[in-house]
Amino acid sequence: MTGEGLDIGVRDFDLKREALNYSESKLFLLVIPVTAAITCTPMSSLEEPLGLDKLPALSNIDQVYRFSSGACRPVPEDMGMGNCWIEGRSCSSSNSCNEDFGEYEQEHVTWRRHKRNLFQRTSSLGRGSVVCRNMSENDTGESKYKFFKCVPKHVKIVEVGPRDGLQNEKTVVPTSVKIKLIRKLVASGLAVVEATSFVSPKWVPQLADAKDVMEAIQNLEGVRLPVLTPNIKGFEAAVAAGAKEVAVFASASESFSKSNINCSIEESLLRYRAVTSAAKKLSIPVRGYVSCVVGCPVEGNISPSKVAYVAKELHNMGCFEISLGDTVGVATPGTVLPMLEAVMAVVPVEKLAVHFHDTYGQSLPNILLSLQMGISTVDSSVSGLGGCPYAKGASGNVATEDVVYMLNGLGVKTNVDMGKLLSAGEYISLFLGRPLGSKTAIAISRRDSRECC
Ligand SMILES: CC(C)(COP(=O)([O-])OP(=O)([O-])OC[C@H]1O[C@@H](n2cnc3c(N)ncnc32)[C@H](O)[C@@H]1OP(=O)([O-])[O-])[C@@H](O)C(=O)NCCC(=O)NCCSC(=O)C[C@@](C)(O)CC(=O)[O-]
Repeated sequence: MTGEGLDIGVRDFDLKREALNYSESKLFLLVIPVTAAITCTPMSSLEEPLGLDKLPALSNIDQVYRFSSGACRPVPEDMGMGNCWIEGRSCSSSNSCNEDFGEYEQEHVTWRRHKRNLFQRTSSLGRGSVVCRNMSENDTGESKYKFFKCVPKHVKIVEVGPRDGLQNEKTVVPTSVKIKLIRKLVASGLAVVEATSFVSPKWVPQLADAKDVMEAIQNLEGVRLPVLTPNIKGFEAAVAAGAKEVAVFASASESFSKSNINCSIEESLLRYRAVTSAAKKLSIPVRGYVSCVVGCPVEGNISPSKVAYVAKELHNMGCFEISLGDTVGVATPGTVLPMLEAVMAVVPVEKLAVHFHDTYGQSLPNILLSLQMGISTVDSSVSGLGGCPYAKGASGNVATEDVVYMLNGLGVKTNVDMGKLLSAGEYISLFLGRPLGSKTAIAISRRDSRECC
């Protein structure tokens, strides 16, 4: 049982009081009846997704797929991933694949020779041949999960809800609510919580209280609280307010760069060189974002080489991590793959993070693919809050609760307490007058209300 489940009375009261203040300031509020459901269940049971240990035996899965007409065909040049598993990358460059995978020897074979054995073949990145893993008939129980062996054992989640989420709200969320949300997220065990942005308040009035937010969370320990800085002015203001880590944000789309930060890609890189060099003098780590890594609301498809170029520039100027943002949420595994390949050719995979918006519901498969390619840092937003005010059509980020649920199911460590995370999501959703924004929270609250009442 987590502490959050026990203090619901106080939590509920605080929330209602804040909601009242909020509505008094002429902002609408719609109370949703989810709290009771979450209160009456021991939180420990919330962290039990169907995990690898509970999957059906390999032989059963194989049988199921024998009836699937679409299962694992050879992949022509232009087909993307189809239904086949992606192999294609040597694990040697991955921070997550440094174990001894001697038994993974692969051999190239023609497709027809093993037509019906799904688990012995993988796509070779759409180049027309198929790469098969050389698995024997007598593989042990452990070996049937070889697909997941390139998935990192530990994934760092960068929670972006307080920044990416709240920057996109139509109304300005009060500073006290932002601070409480950040505290709740930190209490859930998230190691990195992007707190706010030191951008122009004319451009993003929702985060005009960045200084107050930063000052109020100074005492939080054991967590990194980066903030966005679009230029040296923002950087200096962030440092003065106590920020110990910052992020700069460039774009792979010229049009989006112009609409988001009012300058070209090259001009933005020039600004960010000034930020990274000032940060270096103060030993402040700088994260770099690349937006529109697959598509742009104005330009449409973005070529992987453009993304690779911007990522490399950010890396070269000293960004310790590059987060690749699918700003409008149009990516699928088929488009993420070539983009990641291009970027991984110029930036070490351990320096990369992925940042998906969930417009088409593709975030989780995109994340799974990214993990398999060796990426071990994932951005997400509590309750799926988010979107960029300058990216028309973008929806919220992938919900942190859903990412944690998937990672738990894969046996990947996150150190996040699901109960406390759900409580943070419930808190902000209730405040904003929204239904819960993660599938996981909805499923759990429905299940619990069935069990409780
Ligand atoms: C970049 C600027 C500032 C250029 O804005 P500008 O208007 O071109 O700037 P300027 O240099 O001409 O200055 C205009 C005014 O802004 C002030 N100013 C200038 N800089 C700052 C600052 N840092 N903080 C506070 N004030 C600032 C400056 O002092 C001046 O004030 P005035 O003299 O008129 O009173 C503006 O376009 C801006 O703030 N854009 C931010 C847009 C934004 O925050 N977008 C959302 C974040 S990106 C995102 O969400 C994507 C991401 C990261 O999540 C990943 C993904 O999903 O892809």
